[in-house]
Amino acid sequence: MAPAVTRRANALRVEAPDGNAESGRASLAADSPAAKRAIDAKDDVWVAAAEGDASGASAGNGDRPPLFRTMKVKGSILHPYRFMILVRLVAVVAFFAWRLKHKNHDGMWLWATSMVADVWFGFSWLLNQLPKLNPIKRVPDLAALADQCGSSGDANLPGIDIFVTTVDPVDEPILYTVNTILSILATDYPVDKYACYLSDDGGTLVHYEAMIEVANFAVMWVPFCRKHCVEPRSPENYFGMKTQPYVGSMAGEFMREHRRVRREYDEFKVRIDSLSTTIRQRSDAYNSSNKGDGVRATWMADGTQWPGTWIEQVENHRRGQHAGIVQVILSHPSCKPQLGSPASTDNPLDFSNVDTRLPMLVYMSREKRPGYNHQKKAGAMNVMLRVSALLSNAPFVVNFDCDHYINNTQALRAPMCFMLDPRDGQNTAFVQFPQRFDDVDPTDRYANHNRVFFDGTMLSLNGLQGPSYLGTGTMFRRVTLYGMEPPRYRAENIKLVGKTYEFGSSTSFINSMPDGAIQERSITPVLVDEALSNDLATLMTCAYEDGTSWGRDVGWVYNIATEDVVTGFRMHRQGWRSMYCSMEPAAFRGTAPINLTERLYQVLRPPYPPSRCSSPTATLSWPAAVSTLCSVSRTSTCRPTRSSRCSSWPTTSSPSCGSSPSSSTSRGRSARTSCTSSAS
Ligand SMILES: O=c1ccn([C@@H]2O[C@H](COP(=O)(O)OP(=O)(O)O[C@H]3O[C@H](CO)[C@@H](O)[C@H](O)[C@H]3O)[C@@H](O)[C@H]2O)c(=O)[nH]1
Ligand SMILES: [Mn+2]
Repeated sequence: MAPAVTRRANALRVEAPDGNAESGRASLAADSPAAKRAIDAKDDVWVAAAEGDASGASAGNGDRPPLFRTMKVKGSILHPYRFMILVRLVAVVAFFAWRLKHKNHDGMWLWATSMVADVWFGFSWLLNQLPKLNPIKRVPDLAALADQCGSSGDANLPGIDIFVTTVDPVDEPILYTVNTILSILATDYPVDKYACYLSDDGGTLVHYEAMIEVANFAVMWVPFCRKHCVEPRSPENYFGMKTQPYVGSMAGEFMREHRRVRREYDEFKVRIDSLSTTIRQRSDAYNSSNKGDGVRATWMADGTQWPGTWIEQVENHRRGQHAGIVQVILSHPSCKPQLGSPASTDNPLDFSNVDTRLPMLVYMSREKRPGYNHQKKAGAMNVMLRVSALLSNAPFVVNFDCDHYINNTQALRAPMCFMLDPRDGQNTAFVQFPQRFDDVDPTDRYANHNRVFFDGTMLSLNGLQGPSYLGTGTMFRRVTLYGMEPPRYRAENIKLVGKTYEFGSSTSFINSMPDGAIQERSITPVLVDEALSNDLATLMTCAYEDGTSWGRDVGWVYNIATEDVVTGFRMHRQGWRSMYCSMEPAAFRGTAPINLTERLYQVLRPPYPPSRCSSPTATLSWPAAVSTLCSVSRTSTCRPTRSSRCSSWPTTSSPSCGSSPSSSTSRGRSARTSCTSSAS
C-alpha cells in the first residue's frame, strides 16, 4: 500500500490556486478595500442590488447590520438575456402550434410519441429558464461579522460540529483523509467552538491510528499555521504549492520553522504510509505469542483487540459486521488560550506567543450487522448526527467528504454571515458552497468543474428559495436535520413528549435536542463515563432506527442514490431557505475523478461498487450526468487510474504510535471510549 499512497500523494499536489496565490490571499481578508476592489474589478457582471433585497427582514432585529451583500447581474447583460428567453419561448410556442396544425395522419402514433417528447423537452427547458430570469449572488461580509461579535471578539460565534465521512483507506486514500482532518484542526475558527468527527464506515484500525498520528502532528502543524498565517492548511497542498508567498509578520523565523515543519510532515507521511505494515507486524507478534487464544486478531498499540474490522476477517470483526466504536482522540479544549513554549536547543519552533490548543477530534465507526441496509453515506451521517448530539451538540453542522479539504481558513466564518444575518438568517436551513477541484486537466474533459451548474444554475436558484444541497461543503442548522419546520425551530417550541416513535428510544438524545437548537449556545465539555458510553453505543446500533422517522422525515434521506439533493428538497418543502456562498479563494477544494471509469461511476451511480456487481443498474445522478456524457463523448484518451475501486481490502499492519497525543499536548487527557454495541 505504501507506494500506492505515495503515488496518490503526488496526484494530490496542486498549483497555487488560480495562479496568483498572493492576490487570492489578499482577497481572503475580504474586508480590505483593496481586496474588494480586486473582486469588483474581476466581477464586471455583478452590481449591488438594492438594500432589503433579502426578503423577510424581521422586526426587532432592525438595529443589527446585515452580514452579507446582495449582488445581481448587470442590467446590460440580464435584459438581453431575458429578451432572448422570451424570443425562444415564442419560437417554442409557435413550433407547438405548427405541430398541432400539421398532424401526420399516416403515422398518428409516431406523431403522438414525438409530440409527448417535445412537450417534455419544452417543459423542462422552461423550468430551467425560470430561475435564470434573476440570478443572485450573496457576498458574506466577514468584517461586519467581526463587528457584530463586538469587543468579546470571537466569543459570540456559535458552535459547529464538522462531519467527515470515509470508508476505505485505499479507495479513498488515507493521505487525503488525514490532510482533510489537519485542515479542519488548523482552520481559523475559535478552537473551543467546534469539534471534528470522522466516520469510518470500514471500521479499520488504520484509520483510527492515523487519527492518533494526526493529533500528534497537529501539535506542531496547527500553531505553525496560526503563527505564520499559512494558507491552505492542508499540509500536502500547502507544501505542494509552487510558490508559498509569506503573509505573516515574522518572516525572519518563518524559513527556519518552515524547514522544520516540512521535515516533520515528511516523517508523518512515512508513518501514515507504513501504518498498515506496522499494524500487521504488531498483530502477528501478538497472535504468535498466543495472546489471542488461537484467534488471529488485530491488535491496538495498547495490547487490546480492535473492536472493528480485523485484517483476517472473522465473525463480528469483518466489514459489514462489527461493533460500534467511538473514540474521543482530542477532548474539548479549555476556553482560555494556552501559549506554547519558546524555542530551545532541541526545539527550534517558538510558540511562546501562539495559542496551542487543538479542537475536539472524535473517531467513530457505527455498528454494522448482516441483514441491515446500512444506507451508505446517509446512514453514516445520521449516526454522526446522533453521536455528536451527546458529545458536543453544536447548533450548526458542517459536512464534507474525506477527499475535500478546507482551502480558505475563513470557510467556517463565511456561512455564519448567512446564518446569523438579521434579515433571513433564522429561516436559513443550510449554506451551500460550490465544489471546486484540484487535478482537473486543462481541457476539463470530464466536466469536473461543472461551471454551468456551480456558477450558473446554483446562482439562479439562489435568487429563488436557494440552491440544492450538494452533499459536501455545506453548513446546516442542526434542528433542520431533525425535521423541524422554520416557524417552530426555537428551543422553547420543540415538543419532545411522545417523540420516541420519530427519533428512537434514546432519552439522552431526545433531551439534547432543545440545546441543539440554541445558536447562542457554545460547546461544553462532557465526561465520557460509563453511562454516556452506553448511550453512545445505543445510538450507533443498526436497530436504533427501526420503526422511527430516521431516513424519511428526520436526518439524511434513505433509499436514493443522491441522498443529498433529496434531503435539501425536503427542507425546502418545509419552508426553509438555503444560501449559496461562493468565495475566493475557494472555501473547500476536492479531488476530482481523473479518468472516464471513475467519472462515469460517480455520475451514473450503480447501487453497488463495480467489484461486487456484474451488471449494475445505473441510477442517474443529476446534473453532472448530462454534462459529463456530453463532455466524455469528446474524449479519446484516459490518464492512468488514480484509485482502484476493485482493490482488495487493505492489508493492515501495525503502527508505531504507542504514545497517545495527550502525552505531547499540554492540555491533557485523551478520553478513549470504546462503545461496543450489541446486535439487535
Ligand atoms: O457506505 C458509505 C459510502 C460512502 N460514504 C462516504 O460518502 C462520501 C461520498 O461518497 P462517494 O462514493 O465518494 O460519492 P461522490 O460521488 O464522490 O460524492 C458526491 O455525491 C454524493 C451523492 O450525491 C454526495 O453525498 C457527496 O457528498 C458528493 O460529493 C464519501 O466521503 C464516502 O466516504 C460513507 O461514509 N459510507
Ligand atoms: Mn467522492
